Amino acid sequence: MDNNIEKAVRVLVVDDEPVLLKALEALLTKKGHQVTALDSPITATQRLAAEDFDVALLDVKMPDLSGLELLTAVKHRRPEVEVIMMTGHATVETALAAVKAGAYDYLTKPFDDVELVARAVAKAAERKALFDRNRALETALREKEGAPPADGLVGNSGAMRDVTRMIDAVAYSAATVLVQGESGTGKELVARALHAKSPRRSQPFVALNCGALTETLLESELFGHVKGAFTGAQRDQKGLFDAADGGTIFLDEIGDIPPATQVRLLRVLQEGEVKRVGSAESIKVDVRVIAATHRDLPKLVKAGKFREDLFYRLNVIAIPLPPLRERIEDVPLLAHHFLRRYTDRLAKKVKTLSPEAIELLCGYRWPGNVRELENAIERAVVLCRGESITPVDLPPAISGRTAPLIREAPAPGDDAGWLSMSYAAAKEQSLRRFEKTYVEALMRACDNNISAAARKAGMDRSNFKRVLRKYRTDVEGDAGDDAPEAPPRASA
Ligand SMILES: Nc1ncnc2c1ncn2[C@@H]1O[C@H](COP(=O)(O)OP(=O)(O)OP(=O)(O)O)[C@@H](O)[C@H]1O
Repeated sequence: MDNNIEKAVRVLVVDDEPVLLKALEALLTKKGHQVTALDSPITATQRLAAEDFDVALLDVKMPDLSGLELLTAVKHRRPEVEVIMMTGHATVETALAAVKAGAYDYLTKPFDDVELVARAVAKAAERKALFDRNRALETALREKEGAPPADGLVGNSGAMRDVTRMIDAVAYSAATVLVQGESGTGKELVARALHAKSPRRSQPFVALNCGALTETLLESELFGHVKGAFTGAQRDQKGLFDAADGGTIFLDEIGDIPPATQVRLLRVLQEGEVKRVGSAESIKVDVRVIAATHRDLPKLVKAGKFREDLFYRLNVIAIPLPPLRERIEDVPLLAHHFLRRYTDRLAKKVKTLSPEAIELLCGYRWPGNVRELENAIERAVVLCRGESITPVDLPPAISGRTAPLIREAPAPGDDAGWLSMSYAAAKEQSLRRFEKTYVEALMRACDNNISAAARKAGMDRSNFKRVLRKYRTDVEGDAGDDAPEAPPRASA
């Protein structure tokens, strides 16, 4: 970060009075700020989706969307933006409502002295700069220490950076979040990160796998029950919504909840109240709901298996988590992260992963996603006898001893096939296809004589063998003649 370069403060001004809007734009531009002046709150929400701002100056009374509604939208999308409300009808109620909804300050119109506005913007900008500086320092410190990010989410792919950005942007709001991704992609980790970065972090985080329980048990777990509500209910019991009061509840496998429970959950989301099973009494709760599923909820809605109204209530903010095969560039980072975790935990002296092992990990399809990678590294750390994890320490499915590696690269004209992959995955697969075709052709031309093929390729014999081993299982691991590979070491 270069502290000598002062960035212009990005100010968003929204007011439907054209004269005042122009005047504020001129004043703030003169102060050196980068000003976006808009007369429509709807346009403002669209701009907020695409652009970063430091300070927003919003009129309270506007057509289409009130300033307070716009304030909520700003905080929802970009909680770090400092908001100043401008009100022509300064009542304590409006001011209080604005501050409660997250405004930093409010000003009363008409302004006797416009410099007052400039000073308020400068103060808000200072606060925002402090926030930015703290965040940058935290990140720099973590990077220097080589530690994973505070939220525990490892990954530097574009997809994971989008996820982290999204978490940062929405953690502060209490809006419901739906995390969608295959099993093992890290949905629970995202939910925990959202909680850890939210103002609720000191309150409980409660998780429940909704797919694992029968309807009666699920309802009783979620909402609690009173004595006699069903057979076996021998006393009153609080539910998880009660237990999570003030905090966050994480509902995993939300697509699996039965229709009756969907109705009850919808009521909790709409009214912020729970009724224990068997009781007519409503209990107020303040709980942020994060739901997750590996299923296609819109499809379930279409099939009439999931309530549309509940889907919209849950899907206020959607965080899609791509499968690991679509962010292969995260594999080495994750592998090293788990290597550190398990060498510490298992007190082993394994220091690193060999380039061959990394290559195999990057070529695998990871149907079980990050969880499968974590298990593979744990197993490899247990099996490893030296300081470096090599292909023999990896499960056969990954080392290629029993199963094919990642799917073939799509054919040249297969646009849909190419576009289903990230740039890194597409590049990786094209390279593999090229390597495979090349070494196979070379081996055919050289009657399977590795030394001759290596010479023809202009490669060192052991390097050539390293490449060849990726595509042939009959090539031995060490220097020697061209005899077939010795049987693999026994694996756990
Ligand atoms: N980006 C990541 N960085 C570090 N660890 C990760 C990451 N993603 C997942 N993990 C780890 O992988 C394992 C599986 O993650 P998690 O339980 O969050 O997945 P999930 O999507 O909720 O799975 P399921 O749908 O099967 O419940 C956990 O041990 C988690 O810590």
